[in-house]
Amino acid sequence: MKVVAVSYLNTVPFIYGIERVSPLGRLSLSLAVPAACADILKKGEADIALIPAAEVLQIPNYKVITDYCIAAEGAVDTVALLSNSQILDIKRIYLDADSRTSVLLVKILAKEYWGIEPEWVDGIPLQIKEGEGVMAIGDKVFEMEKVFAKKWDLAHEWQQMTGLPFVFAVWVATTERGKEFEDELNEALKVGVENIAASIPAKYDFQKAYNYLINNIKFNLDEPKRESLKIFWEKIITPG
Ligand SMILES: C=C(O[C@@H]1C=C(C(=O)O)C=C[C@H]1O)C(=O)O
Repeated sequence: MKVVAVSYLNTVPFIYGIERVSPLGRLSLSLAVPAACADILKKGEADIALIPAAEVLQIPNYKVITDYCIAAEGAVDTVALLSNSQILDIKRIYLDADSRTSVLLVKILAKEYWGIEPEWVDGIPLQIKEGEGVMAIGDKVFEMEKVFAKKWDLAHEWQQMTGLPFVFAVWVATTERGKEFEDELNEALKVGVENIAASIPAKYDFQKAYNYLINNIKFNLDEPKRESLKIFWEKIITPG
């Protein structure tokens, strides 16, 4: 069975769990940026995927499985609007092509929370001018944020607006896998989430990665997160 998951630091506990406790010994795992994970699942090239929350409704016969997700309760740190201008002065926002969910999230926040109507441009350019901002996700934010005076953490802003956590990605299956399989996948993910320190690959600054995975990323898909997901889906189906 083919599984595809997001290739960022925030999924390393899941990867660790799946690699050690591959459910029923029959999962083969590959990694991709969030936008590509959704495309791979849509094309039927994977059976199960960790996909951006915004893409779930577009997957035929989708079923959200497992008790796990990529979410934040307050600041997430790696999903941000970066700029050198004040929020009300931002007239153009560039959008990270790796993202599906955060592209919609930043548009909701612009309209409903910040009250701005910028021009939206796909892709991140090399240089950002006054009056412009860039929405970026994933590990690259750790580097990009150093050169901007301002950072709006999109999960923090969502929490300010709704009082809820924000769910960035969930596990989705396209065909019924049965309870036994789902229980085993849950168990594998649980092993990862309970062994965060061991799951961090050597290429990362350990302390920074550990703090991020413990403090910023929340892995349990609990009731407030399911509620938040419903609200986000309603907003993207009927914008405004
Ligand atoms: C929190 C993050 O969430 C990611 C952001 C996504 C998106 O914007 O579409 C999708 C999946 C998540 O892995 C991150 O990568 O920093």
